[in-house]
Amino acid sequence: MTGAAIQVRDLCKTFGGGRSFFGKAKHEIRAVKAVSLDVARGETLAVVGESGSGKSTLARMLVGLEEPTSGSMLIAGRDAAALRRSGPRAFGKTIQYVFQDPVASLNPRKTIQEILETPLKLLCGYEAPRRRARMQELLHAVQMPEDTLLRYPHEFSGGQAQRIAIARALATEAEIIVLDEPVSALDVSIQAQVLLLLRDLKQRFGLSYLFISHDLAVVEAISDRVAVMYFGEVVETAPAARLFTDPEHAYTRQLVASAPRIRKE
Ligand SMILES: Nc1ncnc2c1ncn2[C@@H]1O[C@H](COP(=O)(O)OP(=O)(O)OP(=O)(O)O)[C@@H](O)[C@H]1O
Repeated sequence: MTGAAIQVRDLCKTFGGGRSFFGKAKHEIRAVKAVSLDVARGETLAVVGESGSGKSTLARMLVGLEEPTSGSMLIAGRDAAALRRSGPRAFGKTIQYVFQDPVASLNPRKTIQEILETPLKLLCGYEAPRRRARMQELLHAVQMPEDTLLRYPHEFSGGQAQRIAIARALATEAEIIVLDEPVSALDVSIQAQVLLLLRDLKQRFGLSYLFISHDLAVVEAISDRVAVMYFGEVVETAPAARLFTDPEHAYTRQLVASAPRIRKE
């Protein structure tokens, strides 16, 4: 992969607008307003901001779950829409995602083996012996025992389920991972373990992360750079160390000042 992992330019997403069947104007929500940002290869860019600032909409556009209203997105140097059109394999082997609620993101009727096998079969085209070997590698990477494969999602704690969701995201060897609040549903001690795991995986597999969070303590622990979103706009982007000690934008200052666990010297 050459160039940036993710390059977003003037990205906009508007929900609603237009007129209803009866001619009434529909309320328009500009969820993402001309956002531009880059995630360098091997970098963790955190996107922070309060609820409703447009973080998830940005993440959902990147992974193809939401269509942008305008603007451009390059993923591994390729236009995101063109990459999606070239088929689920090309897209799924380039970018993957991990969402907030690990248990809800794993199909309750499927065993972990079935869950992990799906991308290996459909996106990688692996035959059974190779799938089995790869599933073992994946479980090992996320520090889960082998008997995990025979069990169902509800049998795991939130932290364990998130490890499994991370293993699924790694299955296709995509090097770009979008993580939308991946630890917010977990207890603080479990959060720390999952953040350590994510850092370890990034090093081992040369991953790039776009990491969405509203929690500055989490962001400080994981990110190289931070983009701050406020009402759909990126108001400040800075290296993590600088953002926490010397925030520039008034909103960032307010955010840092209101985060109890952050160094503010
Ligand atoms: N499918 C949708 N239809 C209409 N409005 C939407 C839709 N998705 C998001 N929005 C609106 O877009 C705005 C941004 O929402 P978004 O979920 O991206 O913010 P967020 O920063 O991720 O917040 P949260 O952390 O609460 O998820 C909000 O006003 C939200 O209500």
